[in-house]
Amino acid sequence: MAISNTTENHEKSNKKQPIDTLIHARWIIPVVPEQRLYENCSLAIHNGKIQALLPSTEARGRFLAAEEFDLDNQLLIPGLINTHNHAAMSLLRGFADDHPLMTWLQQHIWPAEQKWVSPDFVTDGTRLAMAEMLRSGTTTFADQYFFPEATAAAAREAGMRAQIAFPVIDFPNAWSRNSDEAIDKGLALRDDYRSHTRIGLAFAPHAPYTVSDETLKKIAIYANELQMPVQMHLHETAGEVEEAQTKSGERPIERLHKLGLLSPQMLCVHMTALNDGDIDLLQKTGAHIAHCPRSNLKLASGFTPVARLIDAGVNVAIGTDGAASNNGLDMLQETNTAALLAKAVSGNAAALPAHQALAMATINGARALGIDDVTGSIEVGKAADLCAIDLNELEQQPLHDPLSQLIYTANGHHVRNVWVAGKLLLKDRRLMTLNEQELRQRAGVWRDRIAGLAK
Ligand SMILES: CSC[C@H]1O[C@@H](n2cnc3c(O)ncnc32)[C@H](O)[C@@H]1O
Ligand SMILES: [Zn+2]
Repeated sequence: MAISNTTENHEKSNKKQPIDTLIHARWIIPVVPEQRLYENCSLAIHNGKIQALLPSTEARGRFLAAEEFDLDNQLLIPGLINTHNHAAMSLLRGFADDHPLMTWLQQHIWPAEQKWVSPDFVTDGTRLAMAEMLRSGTTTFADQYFFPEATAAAAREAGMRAQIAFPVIDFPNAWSRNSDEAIDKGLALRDDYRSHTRIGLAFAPHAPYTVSDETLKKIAIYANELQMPVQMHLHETAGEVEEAQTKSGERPIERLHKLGLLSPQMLCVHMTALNDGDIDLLQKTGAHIAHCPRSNLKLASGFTPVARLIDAGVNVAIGTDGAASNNGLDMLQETNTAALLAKAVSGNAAALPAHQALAMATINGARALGIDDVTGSIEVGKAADLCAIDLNELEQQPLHDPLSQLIYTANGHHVRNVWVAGKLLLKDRRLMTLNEQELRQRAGVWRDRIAGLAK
């Protein structure tokens, strides 16, 4: 990437408009408007926001930027939005593989979390996860984990955009003794971040099998009054749905509807076992879906009927889930899996074409988190949350179609530069706000602790 400081240019001309940053890209896919590919165009950025998108020849004549970037063989897209993560679980990557969901959770993950999860664990794990996310093009993540104050602080310091969904579970855990305490602590954290531009708070009732009706009703009332988003694991497996029906005669999604939780503020995570009535409810209420294809595949949880949901008009976004069930946080890989799986599940090779898959990873994610006025597309007035992908590698030749290459060929390793709110957080694959050496060292400390090699 060629970078030039334009102080010299400033002296040559005082007619140009001074701005913070100019990015000249070989290709730009803005996502909104749909199905556009701009060639040799530039973005003008000021105060963290996109000021103009225009041909590079015009941009060079019109703006005088403090910093200028030439992305010669790179495709610029909106930063990717990971709508469901447990970032700190990066420290449990590869800790318990090849189990189905409930065995994985009850026999491996929950005992390990009970023993190891602390504010330090969450800080170190979240930093490691953010390094991986930034290096694979993610600019925004929604997170659901214990000690959300540690996650929020780590995201704030690293410069990422984040929705911190604080966990609400009825039983005692490392962070809260009960759901009332979780709600109190979560709302206090929301107050702390009330005026923050990159960090927002949401409710995360964990799942239908860990949260009572009484708690869910409270969350529905608060969420509605405070206009706060909610996210919840839901219909993750057919077993979860069957068990609920046997116990209560209701499907979990019907129960949430009855309790007042289904609305455009609701993000339903997983949603594999769906009948026509469930899809109807999602469509009618405007609730969103966080589709986590790789976690669903690895835990053998089931298949989300993505093509049917999109046909019904339901907003489907993408999430990686935690690195302990994926085992990575690469949104390009996740989106590729989503595209291929949608075709296989529907038996239709035309299902989820590349442009729709990219929309799922960007603007649909922003809608699902309620922040589509801020991010999710490259539009004037939105935050400069951007991801530049190198399309010059041999494995990407010949280049017939940049969008095809992005969805069907590229992965996170091809991401070269990332900006959040106009700030460069990944520069030629180097992290600008996180220390790689330190992350490796802390990951090693936790590996030794968890393996019982050190205290
Ligand atoms: C209350 S913090 C989040 C809680 O969720 C657990 N978790 C991680 N992945 C999943 C999943 O796919 N389904 C259900 N629960 C999951 C995580 O380990 C924490 O305990
Ligand atoms: Zn999850």
